[in-house]
Amino acid sequence: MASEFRRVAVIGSGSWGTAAAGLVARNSDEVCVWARTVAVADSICERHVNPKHLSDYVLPENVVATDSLEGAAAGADCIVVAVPSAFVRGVMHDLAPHADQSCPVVVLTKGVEGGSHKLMTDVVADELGNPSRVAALSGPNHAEEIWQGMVSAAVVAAGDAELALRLQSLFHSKTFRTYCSSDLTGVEVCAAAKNVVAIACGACAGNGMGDNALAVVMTRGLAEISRIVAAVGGDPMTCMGLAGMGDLVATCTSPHSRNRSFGELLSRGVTLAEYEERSGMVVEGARAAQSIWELASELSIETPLTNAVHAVLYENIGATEAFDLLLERSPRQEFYGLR
Ligand SMILES: NC(=O)c1ccc[n+]([C@@H]2O[C@H](COP(=O)([O-])OP(=O)(O)OC[C@H]3O[C@@H](n4cnc5c(N)ncnc54)[C@H](O)[C@@H]3O)[C@@H](O)[C@H]2O)c1
Ligand SMILES: O=P(O)(O)OC[C@H](O)CO
Repeated sequence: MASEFRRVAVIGSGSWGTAAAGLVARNSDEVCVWARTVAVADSICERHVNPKHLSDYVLPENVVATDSLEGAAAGADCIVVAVPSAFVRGVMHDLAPHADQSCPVVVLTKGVEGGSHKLMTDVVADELGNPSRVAALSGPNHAEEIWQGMVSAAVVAAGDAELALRLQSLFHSKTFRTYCSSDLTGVEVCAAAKNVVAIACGACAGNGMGDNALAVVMTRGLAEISRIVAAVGGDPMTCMGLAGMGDLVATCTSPHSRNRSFGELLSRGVTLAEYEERSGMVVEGARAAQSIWELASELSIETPLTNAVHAVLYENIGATEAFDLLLERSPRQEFYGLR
């Protein structure tokens, strides 16, 4: 499926930026990846390999790279944002003077900004301007499978339906099916919040809990995510889709998930800093556990799982104690409203 986009800038050369560059290279003429280091940029230009992430993946010939944001943005008619949430504002701030104001931007980052509690597309729009051209893509998309052409699907969400369609054609292929949504808020909340639930699932598994318990955490996690989506103005039906249930299941069950595997190691005493240092990868759910916990407190949304993960990560409470507190909650209706 060819798209209208001829030169795409992919900002970020982690696992997802690398795999996404390969996806959009199928439907555009040239893809330029922005990498933070010259070594990564040079390797992609010379060997079409990212030596830090997915190093078995030989990228298509039409993927090049640079360590210059100006160079990446030059001539780009679409920008794909794939840096971890903690760095989105800073990187977008530096990109702003070089990015065309009318150029569509699609955000792959999953998170909620600490302090402001803004969704990633809002952070990007703050820095780059022209919010109506900013969209998000999300779904059950482990980069480790995507680069190998294994089947997956995602949803492109934008307030402007025509923009979603244009971006759908940039990503869509037989093995990477792409659907459209107008619920940008719902898609982005699901993307960020499922990572917190995945940490809880990993911690349950690490504590020796069984499959029934993991299914309970996922299901009650989805109910929790629906309450957050509704409270911030999204459509709870989005939680039934690829960005919601789809990504929740993939992240809570996959050995590729950093959030799930961090949760497992957390229950054995490994710290966030140790995990990220060893893996060289980000655990977005650990940041989201803080920002979503703050958001939920501010809006009085009931988020017991997020609270439990927050307590273990930031309040010095042991995982076993946090689980006990969850199990001691009083019984209630399965669905007791969206607030
Ligand atoms: N990996 C996946 O399968 C996947 C799939 C879908 C969405 N995502 C989302 O994509 C986003 C990026 O994740 P990833 O998996 O590509 O990253 P990653 O964990 O593979 O790598 C972390 C990246 O962060 C970069 N980084 C470190 N410090 C930085 C800084 N100061 N400024 C900019 N970048 C810096 C590193 O260079 C590295 O490339 C996250 O929000 C993640 O949730 C990831
Ligand atoms: O490896 P994780 O846990 O960051 O999850 C990656 C993606 O969000 C899966 O869709």
